[in-house]
Amino acid sequence: MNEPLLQVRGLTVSYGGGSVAVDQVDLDVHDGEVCLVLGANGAGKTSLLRGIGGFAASERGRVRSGKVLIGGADVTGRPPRTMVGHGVVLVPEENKVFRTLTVGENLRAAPMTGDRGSRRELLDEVVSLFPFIRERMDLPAGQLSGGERQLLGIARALLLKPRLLMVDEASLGLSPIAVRKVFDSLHSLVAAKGMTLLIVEQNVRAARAIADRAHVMVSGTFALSGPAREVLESEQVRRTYLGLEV
Ligand SMILES: Nc1ncnc2c1ncn2[C@@H]1O[C@H](COP(=O)(O)OP(=O)(O)OP(=O)(O)O)[C@@H](O)[C@H]1O
Repeated sequence: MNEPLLQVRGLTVSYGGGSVAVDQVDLDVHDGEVCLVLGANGAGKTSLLRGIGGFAASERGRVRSGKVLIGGADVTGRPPRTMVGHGVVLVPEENKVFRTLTVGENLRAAPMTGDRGSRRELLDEVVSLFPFIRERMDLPAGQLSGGERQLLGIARALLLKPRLLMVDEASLGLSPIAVRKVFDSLHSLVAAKGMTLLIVEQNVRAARAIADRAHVMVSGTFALSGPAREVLESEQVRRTYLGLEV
């Protein structure tokens, strides 16, 4: 098998007082794969994405040890701007969009590269993926539904041309129908663009439709890893996340 697009080795992320949120995690994500990380509140999922994407410092945290490689290049601890240059883009759990700006302004505020023509072309391509955007260009993003805001956040991220798109809790606070819409869109992105996704998600039912590999995080480490179908059918996941008797 080819070298993974993302290789994480022994990654440890800690915050101010020394508390360790991510404890020596190893993770490989291959090109075109959808990798799911699930776990209870406080397990360290967001901190893992922050540690990979260069956002630990902005939360008064730090990558204490370990390595992050993208396409074989060591990018450990690099700031978000550099990570975007390497094709790593994070759609955060909250504040995905600017609520007081219009939908169009949100998209134009994305730090896109390239000349005017290529930026226009990319914007058209992204808008065509999410048809509701075209109809709502002049509406403040705060007036979109929760699901549409999630999709706008994902659309903004696509303008940065990610090789690896990391999405933190896409389903947070959404109704079941909105969750389905968001995950259908992610599914289409994977199919149409061969996108590589690393998603943190508590909604196991939604995520299992698109995940190839899954990791269950407990107290900063991966307690269970493997093909998504096996992990999501495991006793631990069925009992803890789906409330099913096994
Ligand atoms: N900015 C921060 N400063 C200090 N500690 C933090 C910070 N962010 C997270 N932590 C701590 O790190 C640990 C892991 O938190 P993290 O947000 O990564 O977990 P999570 O699995 O994403 O949780 P959730 O599902 O609730 O979002 C927790 O103990 C949390 O209190």
